Amino acid sequence: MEYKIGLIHGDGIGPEIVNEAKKVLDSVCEKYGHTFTYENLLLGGASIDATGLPLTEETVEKAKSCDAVLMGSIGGDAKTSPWYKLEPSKRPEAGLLGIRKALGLFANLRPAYLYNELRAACPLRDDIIGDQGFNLIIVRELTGGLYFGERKTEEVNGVTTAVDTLSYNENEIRRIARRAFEIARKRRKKVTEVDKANVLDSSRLWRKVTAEVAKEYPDVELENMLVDNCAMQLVRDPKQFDVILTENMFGDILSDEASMVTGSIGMLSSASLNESSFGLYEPSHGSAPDITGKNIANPIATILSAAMMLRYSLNLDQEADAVEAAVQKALSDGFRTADIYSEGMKKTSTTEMGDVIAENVRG
Ligand SMILES: NC(=O)c1ccc[n+]([C@@H]2O[C@H](COP(=O)([O-])OP(=O)(O)OC[C@H]3O[C@@H](n4cnc5c(N)ncnc54)[C@H](O)[C@@H]3O)[C@@H](O)[C@H]2O)c1
Ligand SMILES: CC(C)[C@H](C(=O)O)[C@@H](O)C(=O)O
Ligand SMILES: [Mg+2]
Repeated sequence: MEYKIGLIHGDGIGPEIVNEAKKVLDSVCEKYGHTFTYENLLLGGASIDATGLPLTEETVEKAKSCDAVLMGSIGGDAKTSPWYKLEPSKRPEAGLLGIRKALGLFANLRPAYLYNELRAACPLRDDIIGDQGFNLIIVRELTGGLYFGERKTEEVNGVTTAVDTLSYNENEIRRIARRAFEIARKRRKKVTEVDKANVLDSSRLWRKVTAEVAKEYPDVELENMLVDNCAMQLVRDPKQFDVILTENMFGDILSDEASMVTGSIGMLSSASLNESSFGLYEPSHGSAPDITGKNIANPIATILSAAMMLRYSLNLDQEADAVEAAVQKALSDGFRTADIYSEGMKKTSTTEMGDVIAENVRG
């Protein structure tokens, strides 16, 4: 089969990790006889350098013409990069939020799974991890809430005041809640809706709408949890979670936390989906300016994001399984980038890790 895949290399370590994911996708083509054609798309800092804007109409249109888009990461060091001298709406991050909104990518799935091989990299105690490890998925609403509400900075009675607005309507909550329940149905049938309903009106609406949606899924258990408690429970006992359903900002914060309990932020993949099968696939981490250009970044989150793309947008389940198995084999053979390295393992560069995983796919 033939597919057209958009590639956003992005900034910082973005090009390094996307190149490795492309290697793995090429090995999938070889093994399974598919043809992937790639369209390079500009976003973030790279787009600012080329066009003056973090996101152009051209990128949005090209992305829409693809079956799916795979992205590295965007952004730079806010203290040193000239991009951060621009007004906020012209900075790299505005491009990322813009493309999420323009493509209607409201459902962000961020799975956090502890590989048995990475127990030594997991900062939690053995008795917390237990025999089974843990396997959860965060379903984060991605096109609403604080990220997209009205914001302004103004002088109020001579005092500089900044306002960000947190707003959700019931339809936005209902569609993401349904996604979470559908996913839970195929897993361990439990949804934990996370909010701050003891303070926020928007959270009280999340609870109400989620309870209504739960009635459509009587086989799935619904639990509500306050976000501060959830942050604590993720390190106290991550095994209790199956699907965590939450709004945009809480999901951003909790997914970084969840990634670290799997050993490293370099392991956490993500899919941002719209109503149809189209998606933008990206690791949950950023552009890591501190390690850019050193060939030490972990490409696994991006490679696992490519596997999610094969599964969710291209409907290639067998190929997605093969990529996930290839990652698993690289880990069980002892290959480790610096962020997940422990004594006795083989210290592996970014490019070596891509080579090993691509070779494993070829079999
Ligand atoms: N989706 C995205 O494109 C995205 C996500 C988060 C942050 N950002 C942007 O990235 C820039 C840097 O942000 P930050 O430093 O807060 O977060 P970050 O995720 O880039 O880095 C945090 C820490 O994790 C490490 N790290 C991240 N990815 C890694 C990988 N694959 N392998 C090994 N180590 C890795 C980094 O070296 C750093 O020490 C900012 O401009 C931010 O806006 C972009
Ligand atoms: C770069 C930033 C705007 C982005 C977000 O907050 O959504 C990132 O942290 C993420 O998690 O994808
Ligand atoms: Mg984040």
